[in-house]
Amino acid sequence: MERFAKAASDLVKTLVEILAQDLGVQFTYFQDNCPPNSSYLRMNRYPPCPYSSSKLVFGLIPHTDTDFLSVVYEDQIGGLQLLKDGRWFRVKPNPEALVINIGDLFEALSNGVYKSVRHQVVATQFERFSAAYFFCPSDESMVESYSQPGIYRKFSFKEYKQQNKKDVQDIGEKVGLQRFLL
Ligand SMILES: O=C(O)CCC(=O)C(=O)O
Ligand SMILES: [Fe+2]
Repeated sequence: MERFAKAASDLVKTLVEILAQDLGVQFTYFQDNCPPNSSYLRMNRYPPCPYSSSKLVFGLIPHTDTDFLSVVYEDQIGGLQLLKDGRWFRVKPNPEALVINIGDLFEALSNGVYKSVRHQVVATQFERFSAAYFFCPSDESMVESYSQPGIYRKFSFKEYKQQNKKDVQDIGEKVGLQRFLL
């Protein structure tokens, strides 16, 4: 786990720098706002589901990730799907590849240029494992678009997480960036 987290962390730092190159984001933004202890690793286990051949059963309900960027390492079972142009597409497992998801914070930072991808995991009759590394800023970090006019208002990561938590409690789901539209 430690080796994977270190490799994912090194990779993600390179990726965010490349992706942010033309966004006008301050040169040291990620260094200044993303200390090692604000990112985390989630180990997912999806139990086998005997009903999954006749019914759609979620291992993970449709969601976007609450971070800048996620690095997902999955086994060969499959089940991850992503939403594109209103349709769900299966992500074919590739032992030679990692899955990189744009998260909500990168969408806000890029003023909607990069889209936080909606994804879900559908259960199958086989047990499945994945590991996801979530690259996040510290709670007090401010997230805002560096191009104007911004489509989302400026917010702190803490405020963003609190709003999501409140929405889940009040209406049963995360509303996400929509809440911060100007
Ligand atoms: O298990 C997967 O392939 C995706 C996991 C995921 O989307 C998450 O943990 O947020
Ligand atoms: Fe996710």
